Amino acid sequence: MTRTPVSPVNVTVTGAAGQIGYALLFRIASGQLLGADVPVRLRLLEITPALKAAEGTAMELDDCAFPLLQGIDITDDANVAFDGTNVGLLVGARPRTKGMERGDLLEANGGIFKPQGKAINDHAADDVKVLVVGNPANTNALIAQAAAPDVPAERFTAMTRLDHNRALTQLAKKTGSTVADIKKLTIWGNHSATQYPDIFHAEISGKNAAQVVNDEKWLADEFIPTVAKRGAAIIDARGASSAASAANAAIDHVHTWVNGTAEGDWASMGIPSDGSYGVPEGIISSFPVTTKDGAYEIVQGLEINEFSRTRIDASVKELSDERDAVRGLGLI
Ligand SMILES: NC(=O)c1ccc[n+]([C@@H]2O[C@H](COP(=O)([O-])OP(=O)(O)OC[C@H]3O[C@@H](n4cnc5c(N)ncnc54)[C@H](O)[C@@H]3O)[C@@H](O)[C@H]2O)c1
Ligand SMILES: O=C(O)C[C@H](O)C(=O)O
Repeated sequence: MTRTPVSPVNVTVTGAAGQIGYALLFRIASGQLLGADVPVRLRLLEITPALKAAEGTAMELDDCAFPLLQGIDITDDANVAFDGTNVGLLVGARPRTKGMERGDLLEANGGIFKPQGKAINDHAADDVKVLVVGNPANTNALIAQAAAPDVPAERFTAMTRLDHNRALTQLAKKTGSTVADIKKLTIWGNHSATQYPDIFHAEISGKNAAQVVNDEKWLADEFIPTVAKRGAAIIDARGASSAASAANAAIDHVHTWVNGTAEGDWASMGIPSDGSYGVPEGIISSFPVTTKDGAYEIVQGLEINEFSRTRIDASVKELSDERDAVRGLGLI
């Protein structure tokens, strides 16, 4: 039997020569992002001085002889990188350096994400899906989305899946369960130290996780800070920010978005708020979502207790402040 050739999916990765890029590209090319039967074409976007390093990574990708990899383009031009893109992974960002104020950081990233949003608007495929990984991820996603008025806003998402995965493991360790036993955990808010990992609706082997834990002090003083400050703890231990786990979370995020959540479970994604759960419309905040046929929906009807409300509101306030700051800078 002859199989009908499937046309390749164009996947653009920005910051391709960076740490996360190195941990991500091989997994995309091997089929872990979209599926073992989906051919991909990679577009690597880098700044001019890093093009040579990106070429080195591309040589290694060639040397893996991945059957699904149908081509690699390397460029420093966002208009070329996003031409016909179906999936955009926006990883490259301006890191915060010594003496830099938050406003400076937002402005520097605006200089990256605004033109990339415009390039997506002008050149990407109609079905484009965008995941922003580069920090501050939620507000960078907002900047890119605002620069792409012709693309449906919901196609711009920010990564909180790493936080979700971190929370799964911390909860599994505390309760002597495995991550596979845990369902319906939620990260709310910003990918920052204000994020709120919520176990009140989570289930461990079908039992309510908060009841299994039954220890609000652990929740407030250990679980939440451990998850929320894990990024800083990794930087402290490794001398560099998380890379393999971040790449893994990016793979999980897009795989879930494209292929659907399992029955009886949900995932956490940073998405433009529709006003659900009192989160102001338009900011890109993390919610519990189910996905099906390439689209996501916010899980509705969850009862939010006082403990959760205070924490969700604090993280959402930070996001509203970031939105106001980038608005003030004329970035959205
Ligand atoms: N959302 C999350 O959960 C999460 C987790 C870990 C890291 N991050 C963030 O991901 C980002 C990347 O991390 P990394 O460890 O790969 O950093 P890195 O410094 O190793 O790599 C970043 C790459 O981006 C490139 N770059 C910079 N500006 C660019 C532009 N305008 N266009 C294209 N490429 C550009 C740089 O040349 C560099 O190669 C950082 O902002 C980091 O804070 C987010
Ligand atoms: O790069 C960082 O600042 C940390 C990163 O966002 C992480 O959560 O590991």
